[in-house]
Formats: sequence, structure tokens, C-alpha cells
Amino acid sequence: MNCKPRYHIGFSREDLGEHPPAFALLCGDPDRAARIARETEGVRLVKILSENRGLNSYLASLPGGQRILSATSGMGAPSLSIVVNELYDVGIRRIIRVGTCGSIQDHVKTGSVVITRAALCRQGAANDIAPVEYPSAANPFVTVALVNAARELKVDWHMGITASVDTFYEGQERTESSVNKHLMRWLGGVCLTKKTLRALGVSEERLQEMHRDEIRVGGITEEYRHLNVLNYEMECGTLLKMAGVYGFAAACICAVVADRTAGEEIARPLKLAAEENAVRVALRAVETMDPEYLKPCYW
Ligand SMILES: O=P(O)(O)O[C@H]1O[C@H](CO)[C@@H](O)[C@H]1O
Ligand SMILES: O=c1cc[nH]c(=O)[nH]1
Repeated sequence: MNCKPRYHIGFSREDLGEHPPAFALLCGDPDRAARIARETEGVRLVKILSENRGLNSYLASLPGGQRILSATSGMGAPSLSIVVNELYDVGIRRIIRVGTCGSIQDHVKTGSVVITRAALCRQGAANDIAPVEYPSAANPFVTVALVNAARELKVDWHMGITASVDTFYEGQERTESSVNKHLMRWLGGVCLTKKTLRALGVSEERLQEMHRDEIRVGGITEEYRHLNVLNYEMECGTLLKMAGVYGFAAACICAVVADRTAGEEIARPLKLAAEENAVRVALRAVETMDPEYLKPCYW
């Protein structure tokens, strides 16, 4: 057994006891990983494994006795790729990303959760690991367990395609809240002023309804909306590709904390409750997972 702590995550296979936990919950935010292990009803903190580089990792147990790892990926695919590589090395074979995201569809409201069945992976780190065409698909059995758990807990859920991108601002077409107001055309489309819209024959009534003097059309978000993408986040696509390449089971559930059909802001008042719902669903999925589907042949 390799007893040396791994360089970034700061713990070793030996720190996990005789058998590594069956599941890891992996959060971008170290505070969420800590809350899962320290403050979630029914979860008992067994051991702080490491808080190296803010990549907080905790061993915890559930009421039925199952042990879980609550770990931190950091933000974005490069950090996630390091953590997942080292988690695999210490014996982790099932990872549920428990994250936050922005909705790009009208029917996906803030406060709900999105369970990813596949990702549009626009992530540079993933290209170091597999060809760009390589599928970014969630494990179907863990995904169904997440859906069943959300139904049982009566959490407002959606299942669908997630866009995983490398930047929160430019890549998710944010301009008002970003210092960079000039998106590249393939991301931002074009801005039409009221004057141009009038010349194009848009009625005065419609122009009056506009909140701003210009609208942006043909941007990446509009394109993804038409492709039935539900949400934006920044790690899932690479995680799912790594699962395919390394051979482990991965799935993703994200709390919706921004409504990108209406604006760019994070809905801070409901963020914590939405995250708690995503955590509860993930833990219930772990508890109720049919042991048959834990076999390596289902990864
Ligand atoms: O809340 P987490 O899990 O960090 O996930 C989302 O939040 C961060 C951006 O605010 C990115 O990491 C994105 O994927
Ligand atoms: O809009 C959002 C919210 C959370 N995380 C993202 O990546 N985007």
C-alpha cells in the first residue's frame, strides 16, 4: 500500500482505512465539502483527512454505516483533474460532483437541482486526457439513483445536458458583471441597438419593453439553449471524461443558483438551501444505490 500522502490532496490510501469509501462527494467549494461532513443531519465526521491548499477532504459516515469521502475539487477543470487523478490513486471508484450552476432554460428555476446525463465539454484540461470527441457521459446507474432520490425527497429536479466551460465570465457570456465588456464574437454574438432594431422593423411597443438600449443576439448561451443544454458549470465535463478513461463511475448534481435567462447575478438568498438540497439528494442516492450496480462491470 502506498502510505505517502498524495502531493495535492494531502492524504494517502492508508488514511482511508482498510477499504476506501464506496463514494466520494466532490465539491468545487471547500466550505461545502466541510458542511457535508460537519453539519449535515445524519452525517458523522470520522476524520479530517487534509485541508492542504484548501482541497479540504473529510472521511464521514452515514446512518446506515456507509463511509463517504467529502472532498474538494477547487474551481475549474485543471484543479479537478489533479484531484480526481489523486483520488483514483488512493482507491476512490465512484464520484458524485455536488456543485452549483446557472440555468439557461426558462423552466429550470433557481433553487432547483440539475442532474447531468451528459456534458458538452468545452474544457481545455479534458483535451489533455481524451480526444475532443470522447463522450462526456454520466454513469447511468448513479444518475438514476440521483433522480430517484430527488423524487423521494421531493426536490425540484431536472435531468439533462450540462455545458461545462473554463470561465465563469467570458465563457458563460457575462458582460455586465465582468470587467471585460468585449466578448469574442463566437461567444457574445452581436449587440443590436434600439436604433438598429427600429430600422429592422421591430415595433415601438416591443422596443418600449426592452430594459436596455441594446440587446445581444446570436451568443453562445442562445445557441446552447437551442441545443437543449440546461445549465452552465465548470467541472462536470472533464470529470465525466476522466471516468471513462480511468474506469470509475461518475455523476453530477448541481444546485441552480443563477437564472441566466434573466441576468447574470447569483441568487445569494437561496444559494445555501439549494446546495443543501443537492447534498441531501446525493447522500440519499449513495444510501439507496443497489449494491449490484456497485460492481466494476457497471462503471
Ligand atoms: O459551486 P462549485 O462546485 O464550485 O461549482 C460552480 O461554482 C464555481 C463558479 O462560481 C465553479 O466551480 C462552478 O462549476
Ligand atoms: O452561473 C453560474 C453559477 C454557478 N456556477 C457557474 O459556473 N455558473
